[in-house]
Amino acid sequence: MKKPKSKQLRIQNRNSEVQEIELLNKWIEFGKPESGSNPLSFPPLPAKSPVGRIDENTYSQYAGCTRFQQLPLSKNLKDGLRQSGYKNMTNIQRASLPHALCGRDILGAAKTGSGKTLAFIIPVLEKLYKARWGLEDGVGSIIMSPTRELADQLFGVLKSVGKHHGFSAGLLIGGHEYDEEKDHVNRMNILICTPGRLLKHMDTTPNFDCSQLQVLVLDEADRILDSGFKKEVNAIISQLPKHRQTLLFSATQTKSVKNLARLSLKDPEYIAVDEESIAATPNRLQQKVILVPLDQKLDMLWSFIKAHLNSRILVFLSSCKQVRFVYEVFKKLRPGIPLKCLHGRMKQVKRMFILQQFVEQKSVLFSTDVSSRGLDFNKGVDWVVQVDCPDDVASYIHRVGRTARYDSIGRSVLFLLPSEMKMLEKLQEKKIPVHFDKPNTKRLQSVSGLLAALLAKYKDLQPLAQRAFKTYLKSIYKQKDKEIFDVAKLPIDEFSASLGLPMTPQLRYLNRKNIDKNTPGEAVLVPQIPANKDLITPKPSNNLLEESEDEEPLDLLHSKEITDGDEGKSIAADNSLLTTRILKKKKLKINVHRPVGTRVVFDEEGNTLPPLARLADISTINSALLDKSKVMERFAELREEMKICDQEDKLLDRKRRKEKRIKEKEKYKRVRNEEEDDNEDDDDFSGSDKDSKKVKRSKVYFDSDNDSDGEMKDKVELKTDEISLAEQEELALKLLSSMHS
Ligand SMILES: Nc1ncnc2c1ncn2[C@@H]1O[C@H](COP(=O)(O)OP(=O)(O)OP(=O)(O)O)[C@@H](O)[C@H]1O
Repeated sequence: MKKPKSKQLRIQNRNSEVQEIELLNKWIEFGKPESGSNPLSFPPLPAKSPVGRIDENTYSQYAGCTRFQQLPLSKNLKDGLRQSGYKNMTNIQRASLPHALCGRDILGAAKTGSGKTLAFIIPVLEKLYKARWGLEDGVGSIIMSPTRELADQLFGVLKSVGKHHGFSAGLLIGGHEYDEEKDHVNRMNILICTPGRLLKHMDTTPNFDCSQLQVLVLDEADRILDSGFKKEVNAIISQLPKHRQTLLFSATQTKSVKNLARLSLKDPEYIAVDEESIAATPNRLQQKVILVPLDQKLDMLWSFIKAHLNSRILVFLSSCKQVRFVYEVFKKLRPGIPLKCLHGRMKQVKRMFILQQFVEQKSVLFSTDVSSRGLDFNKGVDWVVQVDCPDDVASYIHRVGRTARYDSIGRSVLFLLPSEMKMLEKLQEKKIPVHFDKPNTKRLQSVSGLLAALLAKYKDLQPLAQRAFKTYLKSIYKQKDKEIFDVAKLPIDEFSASLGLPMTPQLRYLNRKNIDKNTPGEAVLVPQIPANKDLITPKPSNNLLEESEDEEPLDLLHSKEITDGDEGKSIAADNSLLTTRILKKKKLKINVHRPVGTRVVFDEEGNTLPPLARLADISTINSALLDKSKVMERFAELREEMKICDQEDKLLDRKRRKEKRIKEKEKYKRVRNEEEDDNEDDDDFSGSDKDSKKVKRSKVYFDSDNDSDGEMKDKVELKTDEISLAEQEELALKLLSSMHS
């Protein structure tokens, strides 16, 4: 807002603000929707009907309206919304704004990408505007987000739609200069923050005061209220005034949100616009689930990326270490599309930079759940690929929600291990329309051999692989939902080999004998896939990814779909096809480290070699091939060899042609001699004709080295004419001299 130039102008401005606020308050009071009502069910306001005050005591209805301009909002905000390109409201905005503008607490749930951000930013701005909040009033609103990136995004939206208001706003997130924030934080009206950083200011910044807080917002409320932030959030809430408006939003509401509502919300409006909806995820989102054995996950991911080089792909993995490892090795293998990675251990500036790059450029972003919530990549994500199974259904919904936002389309694919098939049932129970698919294995490229070669060549990759291996198994081991996550069912040696590790790292917490003892009568599923499987060739078809004739060969994921009706049956059938077997305790005791179905290799002295020793040998060979300078050297050598061969070939060719020419000359000579012999025998032949014939023959003779028959012929004929002319001239001279004498 521009600074008033004079005292008079300031007074004018203040008066018009006061009048506007008075009008807004009366308008809001007049059209207040019933508590508990759903404004979406109200008849929409006709497009051309008057907006605002109609006569002395009558105002237009706003509950049920469909456009922002029909809401009782300040002119500054309406301008901000219009200039930011927002005209029509989304369902969550239509349903929640009429209640929120009346000052009610809201517990809102709507699908991902449905516009929840404006549903809380608008009431925040309007509440402070109507309270005539100024710089000297301090913190009027706190908006909390579980991640720094989301906080930064919310800050962007606030700046955009609130640019005509005169509020000061601050972004308090980890990774920013704390001391700088400390100096300004007391002068901020609206704070957008992560819980940890806010608490730090509450605890350590002198005079930091939130006692006048008007509105508290928790975006991704279920996440902020779950155990991860419990301590911080409890401490923060205990320092906030009870008399305030509270807005909680998320795509997934959990009981913990409702608990908080019981504790500190005042008659909250429960707004769940998609409760009646058939699906809990956006309608324009195509979702697939494919069954991928643990040791084929990276093969599948690599093949997927290679098949979608012109897409923006967001790949979710379970830990920072997984992300780092996959990013580093795939980068070395150069898939032909830019790769990026994002995880919580990175510096904040870099995190922001990477997100910005991902928005600008079609690329693959390997990420942990740090980017699973709230982020809105404005150019759209084409694919969300969940390589590691999400913790629960809510986490699945948020991850896939990074695509198909607002009115755009999107696609997602979830890799499930045979032991994680329960997740599919849970998704279906929660009204998530997933299609269980068989991937097209025609284009499945195995990369584990290449990874082994890379690990042998780049020594720093090996610890990365080991850490990725350990953290993945640990994450499975620590998961609460044991119906889905069971580390005992994982083919650990094959998994280790698939990461390119020559030996399976030891895990203290994972005593495989105990696993076997603790699960009497239960099957320990170990796919019969040799640890030292072929380096590049796809897996033999005796696995569960067997493909059918009518599969689309081009797209790895466009294989035959299984319809809803026969889904259950087909999954069961696939499970029965699973190349697994029950390991007997006895066998495990003999050699727990050797997967069934692998070859035992002996050295020259007859000692058994570890199962992956052969792979290590192959990797050394491959590592040489992968050395760029060696490859270039070899190319130069080959080029030299080819040059020499080429010269030899040319010489040989020249020699052959010379021999051929000589042979031809001899042949013509022979023919001419024969003809001359014939002519001498012929008595009827005239002298001139004889000469001419001789010349013509000579022409033929020389022609073997000459290109033009005609040329030579002309020359010869000219010679004949010259002789007769000389004779004639001689005769003429003789005649003249005789006349003179
Ligand atoms: N009324 C609107 N008109 C046009 N676009 C809108 C409107 N409301 C929101 N959007 C756009 O929709 C996209 C998603 O909005 P937003 O990020 O608020 O969704 P969300 O519901 O908070 O998603 P999530 O649950 O993932 O956090 C954004 O790009 C936003 O600009």
